[in-house]
Amino acid sequence: MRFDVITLFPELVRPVAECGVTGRAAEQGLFELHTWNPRRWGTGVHQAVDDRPYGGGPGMVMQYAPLAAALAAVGEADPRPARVIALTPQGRPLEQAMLRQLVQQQPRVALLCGRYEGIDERLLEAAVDEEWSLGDYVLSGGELAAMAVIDACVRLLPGALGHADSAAQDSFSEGLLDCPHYTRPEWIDGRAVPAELLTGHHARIERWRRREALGRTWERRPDLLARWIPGVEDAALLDEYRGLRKRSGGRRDT
Ligand SMILES: Nc1nonc1C(=O)NCc1ccc(Cl)cc1
Repeated sequence: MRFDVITLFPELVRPVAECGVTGRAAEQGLFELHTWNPRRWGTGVHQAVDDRPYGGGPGMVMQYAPLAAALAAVGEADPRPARVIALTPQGRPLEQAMLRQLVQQQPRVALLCGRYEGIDERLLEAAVDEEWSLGDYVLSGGELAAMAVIDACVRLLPGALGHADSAAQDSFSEGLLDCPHYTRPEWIDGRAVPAELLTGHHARIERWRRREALGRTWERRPDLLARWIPGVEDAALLDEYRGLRKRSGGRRDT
């Protein structure tokens, strides 16, 4: 998979191909990251890429021409067509299913990272296929969102995750929240590890984990359950979870 990121801060984005799981995946050749700075096509002695907004108001707007030129260069850099996605709060809220579809269908993705107050709308109309949002909050630019998209896509590439990590994907790939996790010591600050996890009985452990994933989803994100397709035993597990929560009086901090 090839990612081309159009950004005024390539140095902010490059680390996603240098660290951790995604760094190793890049080293293994599972994906390539290329960055393109629109300032290369900026105008005048300061290589300007922004200008004042028509209609007045605070801040600056990213101009059409430098971004169009950068996207043209992206297109010429590889014969395969690139899916162009801009990261903005006005975009479609990002979900795992969108990432799965992108990885399965698009060998090349160009991520457009805005800065300032916005991008000239005509560029978005002319050259951007989709706008995606990470959430309803405002970042200083699209770069951190682009890195999140790259990270989440790379984790879906075959071979990117060792066997151990891919388990972390399971519950979310079903649209459920993850179960609780524990590690040594067995006791700390008077707090124990749930007994089921110490039995070494894999079927019981998997049952416990699924019950906790279901229960937490029901408790914290009932909206996710609305789209969830229950498994055969899931209803019983959820009832069991509810029963236990009643007896234990629920969480201290909710
Ligand atoms: N939330 C989000 N989800 O994706 N991106 C964001 C975000 O805040 N971007 C900041 C930003 C800033 C300026 C411009 Cl021109 C475009 C995007």
